[in-house]
Amino acid sequence: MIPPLVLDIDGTLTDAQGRLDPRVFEVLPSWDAPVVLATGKAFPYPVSLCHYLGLPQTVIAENGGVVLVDGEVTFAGDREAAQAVADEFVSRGGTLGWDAADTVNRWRETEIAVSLDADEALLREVAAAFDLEVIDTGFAYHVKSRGIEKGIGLEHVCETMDYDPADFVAIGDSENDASTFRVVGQSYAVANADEVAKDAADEVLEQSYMDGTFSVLESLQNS
Ligand SMILES: O=C(O)COP(=O)(O)O
Ligand SMILES: [Mg+2]
Repeated sequence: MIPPLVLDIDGTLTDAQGRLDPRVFEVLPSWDAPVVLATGKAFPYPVSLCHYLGLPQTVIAENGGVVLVDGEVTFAGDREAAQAVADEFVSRGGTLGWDAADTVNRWRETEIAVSLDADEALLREVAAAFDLEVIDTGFAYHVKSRGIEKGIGLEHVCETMDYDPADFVAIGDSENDASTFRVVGQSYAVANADEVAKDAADEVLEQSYMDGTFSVLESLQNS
């Protein structure tokens, strides 16, 4: 039996330059079980990817802040508090980074992303004062409400779809995937994963990025 999948996007379905690896189009459209994309990116990214893969739109975005399953969207997290952190951070001399920080956060509904160039210590200090947390995905700092996680998002997806999270195979690369790894039956960290993800995974792959992911998907298909 082919297992359902919960897949991180950045660092897991991409190459080292952050580009989507074309092998996703080879293997995911014909996957014979549910595929859930679980990302820290804003909501439109995984929705678009599902659309162009020809997959049902079952997504967890913003690190669990936004979940779409069976046509229903749910939101969790205090976007206004995250905005207040961003505003305070800027007023204390921080920069959100990116040429187009407004574009990066334009579609964010529950949290704010800040460039890794930003002053991390200051960002963490300001976030803590608002009782929010900062997670580092290796792609951005995310300022978010506590207790919102991809893994909780997956439990919500599973309730709606009448699946057990333990039936899922997860693949990911960073801190924001550890909660997913904890609720699934089998989890893999790609070789480029951070230490938090590697510690949480059942198995650390020898190969990085989509090379690692593809090796798991191929062996699941052939088993
Ligand atoms: O948005 C990010 O920072 C990382 O996104 P990811 O969860 O798909 O790796
Ligand atoms: Mg990732």
